[in-house]
Amino acid sequence: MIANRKLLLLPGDGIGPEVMAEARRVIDWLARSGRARFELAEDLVGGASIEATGKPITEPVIERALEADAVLFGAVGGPQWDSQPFDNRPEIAILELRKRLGLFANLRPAPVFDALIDASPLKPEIVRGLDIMIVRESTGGIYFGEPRGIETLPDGTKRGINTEVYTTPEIERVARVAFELARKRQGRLTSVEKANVMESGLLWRQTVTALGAAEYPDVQLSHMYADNCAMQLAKNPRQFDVIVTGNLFGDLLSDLASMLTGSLGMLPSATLGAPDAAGRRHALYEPIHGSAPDIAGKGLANPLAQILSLAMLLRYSFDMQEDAAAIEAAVSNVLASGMRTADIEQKGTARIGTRTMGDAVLRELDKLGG
Ligand SMILES: NC(=O)C1=CN([C@@H]2O[C@H](COP(=O)(O)OP(=O)(O)OC[C@H]3O[C@@H](n4cnc5c(N)ncnc54)[C@H](O)[C@@H]3O)[C@@H](O)[C@H]2O)C=CC1
Ligand SMILES: CC(C)CC(=O)C(=O)O
Ligand SMILES: [Mg+2]
Repeated sequence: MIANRKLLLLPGDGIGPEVMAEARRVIDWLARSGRARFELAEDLVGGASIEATGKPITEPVIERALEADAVLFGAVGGPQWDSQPFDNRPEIAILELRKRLGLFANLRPAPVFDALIDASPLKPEIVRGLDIMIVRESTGGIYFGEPRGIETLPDGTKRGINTEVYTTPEIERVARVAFELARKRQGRLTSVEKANVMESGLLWRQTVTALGAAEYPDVQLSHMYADNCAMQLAKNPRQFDVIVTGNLFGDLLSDLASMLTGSLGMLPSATLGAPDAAGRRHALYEPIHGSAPDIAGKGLANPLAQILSLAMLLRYSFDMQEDAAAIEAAVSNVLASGMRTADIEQKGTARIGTRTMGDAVLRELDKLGG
């Protein structure tokens, strides 16, 4: 049994604490059933941290994240903080964590659960068995590039500036993660950018092509412009196995891919750094959705993306494959039994809230061997 590993929980804002509470119950189940006993700590990030400290994330919290064996993150942001100075918005917390922990590879799997085939807007024969993995670069690109800012020109006109920058090492390291994943899956990798109109995209394409030829000739590599990829995901998602792309396009394409699975409330993610000499690497796990202010405080949020993020944490940070599989199986069984939060509801199925969905997952886990 895994013991004494440090796990930092950062629930954040809006539905973040609501869905984290359900993941926390699964963590308690892991301890109760003798599978893993974590040294747990919880801290404030995002708007919650702004209220308490004036900052979206403080240095001690970053230190704790650096010391942790893994971080489970909820979501940050909300309209009450939209008028914050830009560099003090809640969203800075997640960008800062990714940057400071060196979490450059954001793995966003989009598997379709059989029971949710009807929740997808696409035809059943298109989504059945679908399992796409999007690898999104997450410490570079336009979210981090310089120069940035809003400046006022001499004539009073204002100019908003963001810059997309990628270097070859940044592209190579994330592409390597994607090639390795493709090798273990169906052996196909689609690299996505806008090489037709962006130099950073052209360099991305050249770098991925060279890496593929030199080190991964066994992986079938193709390239696609990001606008076409959005369309192809909606039209014919079965053509994709692993997609590797930059920060902005990965953000957009993964929200789009979530709808193939039925809901944004279903998709987990793992954001990984490079292993050090001892094989230890920083890692953060979070649902791909945000703080959902429109449903926050109502007990309606789907907690499954957060619970599946915990499963990814067990899989990638602690090599607890069986326990991760048990959580995924519990989720699958709950969905098969017809339990539905509002976001994945289909006609004639029961609509339940966050806590009831958490209860159902725990019941299934107990059945699977608590
Ligand atoms: N990693 C993070 O912390 C992220 C934070 N955000 C922030 O979250 C705030 C809200 O952003 P939005 O654009 O509204 O995106 P969002 O992802 O929070 O919500 C988009 C839509 O999906 C629904 N939704 C999201 N998660 C759900 C769940 N678990 N169950 C059921 N329905 C769910 C929401 O109700 C909403 O209608 C903003 O401040 C934004 O910056 C957005 C994305 C990621
Ligand atoms: C900084 C986040 C709010 C960006 C985002 O939407 C994401 O990482 O999915
Ligand atoms: Mg996003």
